Amino acid sequence: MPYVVIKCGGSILNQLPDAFFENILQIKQQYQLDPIIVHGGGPAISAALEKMRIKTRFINGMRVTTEPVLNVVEMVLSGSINKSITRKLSSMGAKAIGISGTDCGLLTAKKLDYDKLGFVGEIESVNSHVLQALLGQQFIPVISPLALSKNGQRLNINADLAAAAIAKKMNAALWMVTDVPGVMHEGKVLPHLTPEQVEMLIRKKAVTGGMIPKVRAAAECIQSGVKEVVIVNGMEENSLLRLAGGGKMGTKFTGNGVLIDG
Ligand SMILES: Nc1ncnc2c1ncn2[C@@H]1O[C@H](COP(=O)(O)OP(=O)(O)O)[C@@H](O)[C@H]1O
Ligand SMILES: CC(=O)N[C@@H](CCC(=O)OP(=O)(O)O)C(=O)O
Repeated sequence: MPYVVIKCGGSILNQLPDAFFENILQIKQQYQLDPIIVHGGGPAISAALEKMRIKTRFINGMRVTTEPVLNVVEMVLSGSINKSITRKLSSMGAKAIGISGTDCGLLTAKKLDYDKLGFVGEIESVNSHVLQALLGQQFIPVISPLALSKNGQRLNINADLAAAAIAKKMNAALWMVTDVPGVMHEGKVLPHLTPEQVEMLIRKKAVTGGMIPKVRAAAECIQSGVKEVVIVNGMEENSLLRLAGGGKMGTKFTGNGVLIDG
């Protein structure tokens, strides 16, 4: 069964209707696509930090992560958010299993730039055996984006980058579900983007904030041979079913200089 990594952004998680989660089950049953869920939770982390009066800030879409921030990141991502998605899918009859990237050596990472970002990591390895073992038993893995370094340090990973690394390793399609209908430019959704155009849009500041790691992760995936990377709005009706059926929606990433018709 081919795999699809579905990255659910924190921007939209709270608003996703039941139909979105039902779609996850349907793509498995009707389209024989094996889903791997990777979730974010940026806004929920920021809200929890605010409640605890811990200051937080972002550099190019990455949260500067001190030790106290890291504790809250893990609590929110691997705790409430991971469990609520897993519960929702389980209540619909799926064999959903929530795991952290730090479990079973699933994700290992090294510090990206400690002086600037603190405990933020970039993925070094994905343990595909763990995922294959779960998928082989018809489980739907629901993954929170934390990783361990070689010496056992927890690291905060941007969920887009975690999803991209998993898609690359599993040779899976990558669907990035967010709160906008795709990458916007001058008021319109760009139906296609190449890695070159991605860097140009970032330079022009047409792509900012959390969209920066998203488009960079998407471009890198395509350059590494991932066949399908799409950014879509999770609120569009049956977005996942339409993607599974080959429908055109959101922003699709393509290789440099490749002519595409869909
Ligand atoms: N060119 C762009 N097109 C669309 N969204 C953009 C663009 N530049 C910045 N953004 C912002 O990126 C946000 C999505 O990123 P983010 O909030 O990190 O989402 P998620 O939590 O789903 O990963 C959008 O809501 C929008 O505010
Ligand atoms: C390093 C870094 O920025 N980590 C993110 C992890 C969550 C995430 O990426 O959530 P979204 O998908 O909702 O943006 C953070 O701390 O917010």
